[in-house]
Amino acid sequence: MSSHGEAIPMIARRSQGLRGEAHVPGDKSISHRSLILGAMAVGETKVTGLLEGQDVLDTAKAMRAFGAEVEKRGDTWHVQGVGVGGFSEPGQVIDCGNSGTGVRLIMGAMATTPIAATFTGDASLNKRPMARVTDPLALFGAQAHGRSGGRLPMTILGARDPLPVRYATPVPSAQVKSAVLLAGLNAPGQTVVIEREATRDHSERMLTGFGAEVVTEDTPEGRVITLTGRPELKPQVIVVPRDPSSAAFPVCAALITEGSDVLVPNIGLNPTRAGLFFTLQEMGADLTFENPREEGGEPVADLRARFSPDLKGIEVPPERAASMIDEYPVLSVVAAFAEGRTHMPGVRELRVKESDRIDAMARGLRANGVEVDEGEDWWTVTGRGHGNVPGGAEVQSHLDHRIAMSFLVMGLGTTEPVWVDDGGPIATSFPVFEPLMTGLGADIARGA
Ligand SMILES: O=C(O)C1=C[C@@H](OP(=O)(O)O)[C@@H](O)[C@H](O)C1
Ligand SMILES: C=C(OP(=O)(O)O)C(=O)O
Repeated sequence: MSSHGEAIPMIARRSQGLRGEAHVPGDKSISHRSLILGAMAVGETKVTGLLEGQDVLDTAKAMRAFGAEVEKRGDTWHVQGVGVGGFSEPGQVIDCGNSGTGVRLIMGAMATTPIAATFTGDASLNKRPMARVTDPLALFGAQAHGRSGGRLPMTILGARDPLPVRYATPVPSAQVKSAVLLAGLNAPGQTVVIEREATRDHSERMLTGFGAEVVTEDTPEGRVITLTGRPELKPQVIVVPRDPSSAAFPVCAALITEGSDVLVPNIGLNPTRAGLFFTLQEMGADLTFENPREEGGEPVADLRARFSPDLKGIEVPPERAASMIDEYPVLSVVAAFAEGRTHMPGVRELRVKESDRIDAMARGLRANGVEVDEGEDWWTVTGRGHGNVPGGAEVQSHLDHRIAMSFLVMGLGTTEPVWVDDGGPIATSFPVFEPLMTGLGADIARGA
């Protein structure tokens, strides 16, 4: 079942010659942050290119519940912010749907204001760990009361007299880092986050853009980020770049589909997000970055991906994991079409996403004739080479958009079709996936 209705069974059949331009939607991480920081600024922030996926729409709804005005007029989203510390207590439960980013960042943003808020989500989100966020929020003085194991539904009581915090994140997570920085906004003095491995840095960049003082230093203990609390955030005009994590699907589809040549324009290539594309190039993908430039403080280029019949399995460096964490499911599909083994170590975090992504992909790949070995924090896909991947099985998407889209990409290159039990979750991050892919020539359809 989808989070918001009946299951949508889908099928992908072997396709040839994907061609054209793929205009993927706005970046999900930057979209959430535009709404949250806009709600914490004084005055009106204007956002174009916002991702209108369900995850982000749920964050927009949550910001309204905390007192900000959020509305779309024409192509522009207008956010009338209430200032740092200005959130009011919501009169309803905050339902973040399927979104880990939404719930964790909003918990951080409200945790240093003396209000209470109760958070919930769908069956996937309510299984995901929240202690990773509520532990550091407790150091500010916030209290969390949730289900056992630190699960949603959960009520957060914001700190009345917040203290600034110095916190080393125990897991590589931009959501944890961002929750601490957002909480630090309404604490006096300096809040410091230390991360051993650098994760996506959109919060740091955007906080600076909104006028907060954020200093990042790379030290032997890791990346140290220092935020000075109690700034007045200035409203911004934001043009959201297109999402590299969504671009991954048409790019990977082109690589494994004979005769393809696809251009994916205007993709954000922040180095903390672009790991997949370098990995694909190392595998021998015909993938080029055209017209590289900078837009809104983020590096951007047009990606051109062409059918690549001679892909090779590789060792993916574990230190690259954070910069491509959401792309491992679709990378494992490309690995199935490569010659040799692709080993992916250092990816324990994949087990606590919308689904256990190693388990979900391993089951579906095996059912479709591909050998997969796995341990707690690694997995290996033994590629069969182009033209030799059987397919022919139905897979479960487990309320996980990236699992659904990855297997629909797989079916474009397999001998037999691949069926997905529920494509409904795709709408959380990539609502136009189906028309965009069919517009390129992919044989993807609804129905069992
Ligand atoms: O901060 C963000 O916007 C995100 C961080 C990542 O999660 P983690 O912080 O849990 O790694 C990523 O998987 C998610 O899609 C978006
Ligand atoms: C992990 C993801 O999202 P979130 O954590 O926001 O649910 C994702 O989009 O792949």
